[in-house]
Amino acid sequence: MSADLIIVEDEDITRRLLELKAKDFGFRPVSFESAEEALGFINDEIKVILLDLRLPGMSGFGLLETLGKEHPGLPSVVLTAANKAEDAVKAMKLGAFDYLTKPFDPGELFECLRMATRLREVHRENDALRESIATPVTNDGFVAEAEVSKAMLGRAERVAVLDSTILLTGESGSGKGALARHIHGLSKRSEKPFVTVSCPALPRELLESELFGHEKGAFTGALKRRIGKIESARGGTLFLDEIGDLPLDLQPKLLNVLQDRRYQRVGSEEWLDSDFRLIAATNIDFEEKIESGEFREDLYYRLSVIPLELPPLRERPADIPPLVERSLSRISKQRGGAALKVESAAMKALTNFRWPGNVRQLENILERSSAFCEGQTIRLTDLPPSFRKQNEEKKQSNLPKGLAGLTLSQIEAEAIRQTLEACQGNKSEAARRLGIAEKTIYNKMSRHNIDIS
Ligand SMILES: Nc1ncnc2c1ncn2[C@@H]1O[C@H](COP(=O)(O)OP(=O)(O)OP(=O)(O)O)[C@@H](O)[C@H]1O
Repeated sequence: MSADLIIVEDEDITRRLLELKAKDFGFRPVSFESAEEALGFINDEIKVILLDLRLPGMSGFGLLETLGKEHPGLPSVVLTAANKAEDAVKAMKLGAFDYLTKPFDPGELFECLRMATRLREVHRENDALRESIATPVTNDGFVAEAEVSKAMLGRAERVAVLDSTILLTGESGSGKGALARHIHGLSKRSEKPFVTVSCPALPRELLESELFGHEKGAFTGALKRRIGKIESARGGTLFLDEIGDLPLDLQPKLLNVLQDRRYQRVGSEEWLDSDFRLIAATNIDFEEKIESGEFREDLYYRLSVIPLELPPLRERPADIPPLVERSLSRISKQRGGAALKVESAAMKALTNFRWPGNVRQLENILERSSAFCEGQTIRLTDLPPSFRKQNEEKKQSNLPKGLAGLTLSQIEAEAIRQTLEACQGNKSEAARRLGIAEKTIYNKMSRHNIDIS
């Protein structure tokens, strides 16, 4: 069984006595004569260090200093022969949990070590909580008014209580993150952390250590051990956003954790157990990535145990009024002002809009418009000009009669513009939907002077 207490004491008899007593009090001790040896032994199982101040080589003070820098969450208790006030003050300043003097009372000493151990657990819980605060869990209602949203939410709520992996798909800003938090909030893991990792946000090496953690010295710049998000998510939910961007060589590592529930920190041989529910999200088409060899098919099947698709906002206009209401009430709360409203013409325009950026875009527009509107009511004229223009264009293009009088070239240009918008500027996807070659869309864009940047 691995040790959980390190004793650093150069006096043979005291060291052996401490070891015996530690076992009596339920600890699993390992002891060393020097600070250097103890430092070399520290691993994740160690919960507390008991040290003498007078040691050969590095002193107890040196050890405390190094622990503070390299293992900040690991508590230490000083046990020394000299009862000197200035030593006690110095040790505490260097981060010692307590300072006791010899001869020691075993009951008092080991109670103190137990309290220090509890401190380490609190540190870890704090780290995990900090992670979950960085991505707050909002259980104040996931809006689903449209029939298609209600059906999707119904499925999500049914599977929330199971522990299965969920794959959320949908355009950017359509609410994958919000839904993941909602599912977490309804799961049996809701009291534990909800931890998000955005796969494209970090370069490969950093992403690996972000997920799995690393040992000190695992790579240049790894100055101390770092706990990964898998560990921070212990007991809770890990939300992997934009999973399609997970680098190919990290995919087997993730697959391993999902299969065996075990993983290794970067630079460590030790296997650690994991305990998290995975929710992954993507706005790309996996088929293409699998076909091109950029995404492993076996990992895809592991991820999509329960697939849930979020429809784009333009396909569920009934969601728009309640989403507007929810956003405005958040904004007025943040600003500490009176309630904000939207006049009916503006609400109609918002409901008719195509929303290429989905709910995120809706929230941004409301934030901006409410900052400039007069009084507490957002009017049509408060919405951005580009938004109003597109809204009119949409109205026109929706009317079959509106096409009369347009040249074929204008209709073609409009079709390309709208398709590009629907595909968020992705030209190969737009070409696919229009049924033309990718090269052709570039030619046509240049001919019609279409600039979507
Ligand atoms: N159904 C909903 N109810 C309430 N709020 C929502 C809903 N859908 C989205 N939102 C809000 O819209 C914003 C964007 O949503 P979110 O970040 O979840 O989108 P996403 O699909 O994860 O985007 P991306 O793919 O870019 O990561 C967030 O502020 C989120 O809270």
